[in-house]
Amino acid sequence: MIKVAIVGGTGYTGVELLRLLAAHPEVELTAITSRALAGTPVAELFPNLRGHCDLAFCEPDIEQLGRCDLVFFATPHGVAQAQVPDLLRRGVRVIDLSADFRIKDIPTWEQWYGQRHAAPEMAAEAVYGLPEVNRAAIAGAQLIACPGCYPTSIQLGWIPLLESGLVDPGRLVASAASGATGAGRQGKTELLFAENSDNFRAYAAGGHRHLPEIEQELQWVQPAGSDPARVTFVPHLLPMVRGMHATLFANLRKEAEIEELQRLFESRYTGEPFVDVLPAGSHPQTRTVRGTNMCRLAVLQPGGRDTVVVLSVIDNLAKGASAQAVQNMNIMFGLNETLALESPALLP
Ligand SMILES: NC(=O)C1=CN([C@@H]2O[C@H](COP(=O)(O)OP(=O)(O)OC[C@H]3O[C@@H](n4cnc5c(N)ncnc54)[C@H](OP(=O)(O)O)[C@@H]3O)[C@@H](O)[C@H]2O)C=CC1
Ligand SMILES: CC(=O)N[C@@H](CCC(=O)OP(=O)(O)O)C(=O)O
Repeated sequence: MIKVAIVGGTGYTGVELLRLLAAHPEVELTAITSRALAGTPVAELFPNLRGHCDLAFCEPDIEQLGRCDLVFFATPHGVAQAQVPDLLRRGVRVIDLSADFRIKDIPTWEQWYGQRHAAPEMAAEAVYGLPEVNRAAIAGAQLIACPGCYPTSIQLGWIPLLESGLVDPGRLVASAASGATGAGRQGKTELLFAENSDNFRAYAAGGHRHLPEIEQELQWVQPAGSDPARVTFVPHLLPMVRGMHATLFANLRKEAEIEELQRLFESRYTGEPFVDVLPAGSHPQTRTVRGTNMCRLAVLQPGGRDTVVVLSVIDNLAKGASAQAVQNMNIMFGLNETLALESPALLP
């Protein structure tokens, strides 16, 4: 059994991790931390876990964490970077759901996250946990930087087009929308039911911190010598709990038929357990991936043969965070990659 701890067990990604790990046949949960609720039974805060988790929240304690095989950080940006070096020295492997180790260029990270980085040397060591690109490196990694939710949905939609060099990388446009759990389990006026329900709006259109992550990772998959991927990204807040929908626009370098583009996507993702390429022209729905690690994609050509639109849906808390973290864990520990992630979405 893999001895696992979660730092930050009271947030939305924390409780989603708990739901998945409590049902994982190879995992023994040993510690779930919360400074505010230390001593409170986990099932008291999250009654869906009654009968599945009999631990109480505890204070983060480096000695206790250091006795685990794996620690997940489901904490705000800036927390993991202060503790990860010590854990790695103790031989503990770490999967960080925050953005602390995603950006390789530290000045860029500090500019977008507005704080000094406490462990810049670790960012170079961390493996970006997108299995569809980095599976082999993930298997041997000590430290995983789990991708953000928008970056996951956007990268999976554009990777086949950028790898093959078919699109103009300098003029990519992403319009994406997230359920309100994407903002975490915290009291913010704009997340109140009365503000967010029956409403739809963009936010951070002047610059969202996921932009440098998206561009960095897209540039990795481009053929050598390409102009770097440049993205216009506008996020939106959806009046729903979970789910993310990205509409991705690109211009083709030369005209192509939709059948050719469809074949490209199908062949790129053949064998990928968590990417489902729908028939060309489909309209993927967020509810078909709710609570699952699946990304469903569709390729369309509404603007003529020199353009392409990709629609990409994920669950922001699942493939966008906690389920993708479990997928990474399965790969790191040599388990079946789909273990504890097989259930289909709940419909209706
Ligand atoms: N929500 C989403 O859809 C996604 C979130 N993420 C990222 O995952 C991380 C967690 O997100 P989310 O679950 O939404 O966050 P929340 O804000 O809902 O929860 C944060 C958790 O971290 C704990 N925590 C806060 N500060 C510290 C600290 N200094 N030391 C130890 N524990 C701390 C809190 O417990 P306590 O204060 O009691 O210790 C709480 O359990 C964030 O970095 C977020 O950006 C990534 C992808 C998607
Ligand atoms: C709806 C909403 O507010 N979403 C969050 C994204 C959450 C997320 O993915 O967090 P990371 O920064 O760890 O990737 C936002 O836009 O800030």
